[in-house]
Amino acid sequence: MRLFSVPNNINNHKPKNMIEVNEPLKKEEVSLFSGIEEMNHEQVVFCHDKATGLKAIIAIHNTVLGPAMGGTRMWHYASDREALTDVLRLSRGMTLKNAIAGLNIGGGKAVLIGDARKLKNEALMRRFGKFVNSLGGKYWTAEDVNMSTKDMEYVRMETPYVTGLPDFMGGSGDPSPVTAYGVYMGMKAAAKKAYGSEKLEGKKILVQGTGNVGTYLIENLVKEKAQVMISDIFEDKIKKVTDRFPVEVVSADQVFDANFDIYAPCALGGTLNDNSIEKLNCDIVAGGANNQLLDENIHGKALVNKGILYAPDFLINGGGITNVYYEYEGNYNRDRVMNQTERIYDTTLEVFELCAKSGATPQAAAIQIAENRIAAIGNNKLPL
Ligand SMILES: NC(=O)c1ccc[n+]([C@@H]2O[C@H](COP(=O)([O-])OP(=O)(O)OC[C@H]3O[C@@H](n4cnc5c(N)ncnc54)[C@H](O)[C@@H]3O)[C@@H](O)[C@H]2O)c1
Repeated sequence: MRLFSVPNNINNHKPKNMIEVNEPLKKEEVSLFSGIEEMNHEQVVFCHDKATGLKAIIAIHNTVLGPAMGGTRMWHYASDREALTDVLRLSRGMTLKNAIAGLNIGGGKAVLIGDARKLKNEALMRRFGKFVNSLGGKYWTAEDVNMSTKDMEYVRMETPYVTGLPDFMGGSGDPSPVTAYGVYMGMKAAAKKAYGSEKLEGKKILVQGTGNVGTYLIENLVKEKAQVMISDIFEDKIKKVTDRFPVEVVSADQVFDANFDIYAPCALGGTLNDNSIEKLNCDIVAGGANNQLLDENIHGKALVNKGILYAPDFLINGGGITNVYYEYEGNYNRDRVMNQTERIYDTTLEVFELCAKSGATPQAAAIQIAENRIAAIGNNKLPL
């Protein structure tokens, strides 16, 4: 699938007078639906509240397996269009992630537009919670970038359709340690395939993004005596890690000039693109970030051509959604969650096996497994 790309001229459209209302739609207007049609979304909701400054988009991609579930991200997007593209790509990723993880939920995601450090507060999160509530359980939320369990507490004040709540509220807590554990398992599987051993001791591993997932991943890697390199755009985030772990710091704009064995993207998506892949000099890519491949076909193949083994993001970062899924089901059990997350190791090896047999890229092979499950379960529904 070619992923929806953002037109540069989206702001050029000038309002016209009434006589032109019945004219065919202008290119810019048609393109509003192009990503939705291309990725086959069910529903996209734009949310606005002047008092709190809330601007949010909730995207429900697919509910064949169950209600759409996926976290909320807050980011200072360069444009509303960029936010739309992000939420469309992220929600489709959730459909694939939830399907390959064997969960009975569909895919959705929400983005809040704005600088979390300046705009995020109780009123904004509660207003967002009201919008989630208005969907009547078709979309369930949780944490993603720039969200904490405290934020989910605020959302819970307005709606029951939220997970990733703190322990004291009967929730499963922050999902990111479980996400990081799954990424660690996927990375070990990739090491097994690339080096013949799952051991990461002595491997140079660059973790890009030292937020929640990145930091827990670093903890696992340091424990195994890997040589960890880190990068982030915020000094305070870097300091939190250097205060705790023996790591080498690489500046954010030097990541692809550095030398390492394994690249672990744990920030935002799209870091695997024409420019970065040309420079990238490593054996494995395995990280927690969603939508690492800017274009899943072109860049999935480009990695294969460079001899770099890619562990598909939506497969190996499924630990966190598994964690909140059991909270949603109402029978949360940490051991069960960790056991299920550990199985990411086996599934990742299965994906590599499939690639060896079919010649597909890891991304394409993982998508095939996820889509086969959705099709099989979708066809299995009994008529009323
Ligand atoms: N939290 C989860 O359980 C979970 C689950 C699945 C996937 N993910 C994905 O993992 C990634 C990280 O999520 P998180 O919860 O750790 O978010 P977070 O907000 O805690 O951390 C993200 C970090 O990335 C840094 N960053 C942003 N742009 C950067 C850049 N260009 N270079 C270096 N660092 C940069 C930020 O400063 C921040 O420290 C996201 O893509 C998210 O969608 C998270």
